[in-house]
Amino acid sequence: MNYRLNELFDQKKKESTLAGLKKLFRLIAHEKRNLIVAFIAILVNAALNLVGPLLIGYAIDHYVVTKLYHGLLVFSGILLTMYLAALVTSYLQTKLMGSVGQRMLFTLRNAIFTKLQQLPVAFFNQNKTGDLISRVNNDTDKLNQFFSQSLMQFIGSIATMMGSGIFLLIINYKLGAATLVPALLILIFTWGISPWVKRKNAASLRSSGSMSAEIQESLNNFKVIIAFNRRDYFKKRFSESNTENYRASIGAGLANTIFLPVYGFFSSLAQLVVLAYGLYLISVGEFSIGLLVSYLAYATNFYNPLRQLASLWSSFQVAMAGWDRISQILDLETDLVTESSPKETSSKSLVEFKDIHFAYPGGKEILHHVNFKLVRGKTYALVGPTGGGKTTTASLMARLYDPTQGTVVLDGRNIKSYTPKERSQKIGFILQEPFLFTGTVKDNILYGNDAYLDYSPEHLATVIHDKGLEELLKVFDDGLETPVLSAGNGISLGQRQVIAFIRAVLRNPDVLILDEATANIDTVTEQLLDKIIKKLPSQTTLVIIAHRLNTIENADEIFFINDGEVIPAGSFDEAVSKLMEGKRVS
Ligand SMILES: Nc1ncnc2c1ncn2[C@@H]1O[C@H](COP(=O)(O)OP(=O)(O)OP(=O)(O)O)[C@@H](O)[C@H]1O
Repeated sequence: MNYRLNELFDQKKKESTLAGLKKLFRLIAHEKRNLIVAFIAILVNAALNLVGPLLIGYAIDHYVVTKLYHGLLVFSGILLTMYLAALVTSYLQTKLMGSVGQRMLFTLRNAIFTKLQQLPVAFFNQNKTGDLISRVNNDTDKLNQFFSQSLMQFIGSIATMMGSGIFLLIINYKLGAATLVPALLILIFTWGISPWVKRKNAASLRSSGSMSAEIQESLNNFKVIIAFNRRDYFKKRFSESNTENYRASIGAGLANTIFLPVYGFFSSLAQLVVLAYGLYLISVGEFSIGLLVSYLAYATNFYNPLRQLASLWSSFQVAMAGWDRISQILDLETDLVTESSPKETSSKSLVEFKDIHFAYPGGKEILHHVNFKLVRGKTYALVGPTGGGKTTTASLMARLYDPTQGTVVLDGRNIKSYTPKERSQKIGFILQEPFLFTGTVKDNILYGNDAYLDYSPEHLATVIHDKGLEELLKVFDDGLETPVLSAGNGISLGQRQVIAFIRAVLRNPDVLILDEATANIDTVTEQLLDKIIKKLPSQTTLVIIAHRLNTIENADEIFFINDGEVIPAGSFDEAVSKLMEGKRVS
């Protein structure tokens, strides 16, 4: 299955903004109450601001022109009360929306992270980590910025505009219609260029995702870069992606600011229309000065929010472009679904490969017609040339991928019928480069071993002692409390493998897969590992992937894996004698 987000984005029919918004609101449906209260607050605020000019116009015509200053004072009092009420409603909506935005950010990041954890290994093979980080961090923040800072302003501006428009038409429909014509032109202009603006913003987010991927790659490989003196190469690559990001950002910046001068021009045009046409109407006796003052205020009230809408509209476009990138992840479905009906199969083996074929997405077939069985309690070794398919075979045993054809049977059931939790309890996989995270050795050992999380230090020490793991901890200066720096960078590869080993052994898996697990460990520690392996429950099946002969001497059965075929070669002695006989087995 193709999981390349950037390709999927190009192929997929673009979703309409409305459909995107509906999906977003479904995700934050629990905020409905807060959104409604904020919405009402902003409408009240707009209404209060709208009545102001009408009252001022009325006061001019009835109290200023007639010099009834007492009434003017009363009117000033009313206006002040209204403006105070407007302040309260504005504060209320800002406070509410600020927290809605933060909670939305939290919900979105959680949703993406949960989705990322459900997606198969193939997804991570096909996408760059830096780009994914950028989606989780930057794109969600763009949405948050819009929601917490702009959404209600957006609604408020629209409400003020519509209210002012209505007042303009009611006070004098001819003058009103003339004033609103420039707004119609603005609307047509905005409608026309919005898709372009959104495209520019999407390109900018995408290029900042690529740049973040570039940074992540060179930070991950900084040792290799320094050792091979490839600084210039990476500098050039970074400079290219930085330039692209710069160009895309300039494009997005231009797209986002193009509204402002255009809106400014049309709003000035509208003021001019009001003044010229209004003065003409006064001269022919169809209009009063007070009304013209109100009118000018309403025209300002109409066009000012419109100008504000220009910048809000671009931040809306940025947010929607970010949301598109987020929903691309949320829409993905893993193809490694758990099948609902666990059909029992006739297999008595612990693991069985039944006519397995496998190809990586978009690649050629790596395994063809593979059939073999692993029984409980035996030790198997997978050997063969580099790139022959050993790790791939082991990955299929742990269901990191599904075969393109055939069935992997685990303990009498199709492996697809196990939930990820059940599967990881049955299978312990020590990868060539074990994954560690910042914390202590203990944190890393307990990762994936939830059963031991509540154990007291003494209780945990007993478990470690019983399993014979105590000696192994001596490779760390401070034992369980030894700090592990980011991604295990502060400790040696051998130590990392020891942690992964302890982590896997503590789980008591039915199948323990060791992929080159002892390649970086000294002979003494390796002998220790051997001793611990021998102490594993007798029913544990071991699958060892190794290049070195001494690590496979004790295997009950050896499989040669080469050119997509898995050939059983019997025990170590049998395999060696076959070799001696000159049989070609690899
Ligand atoms: N994630 C992947 N995507 C595409 N092709 C892959 C991927 N991983 C491995 N391959 C290809 O599959 C083939 C088998 O690789 P695999 O890692 O299983 O070999 P191996 O026998 O374990 O090799 P080694 O001894 O070097 O670890 C190789 O040709 C490799 O290029």
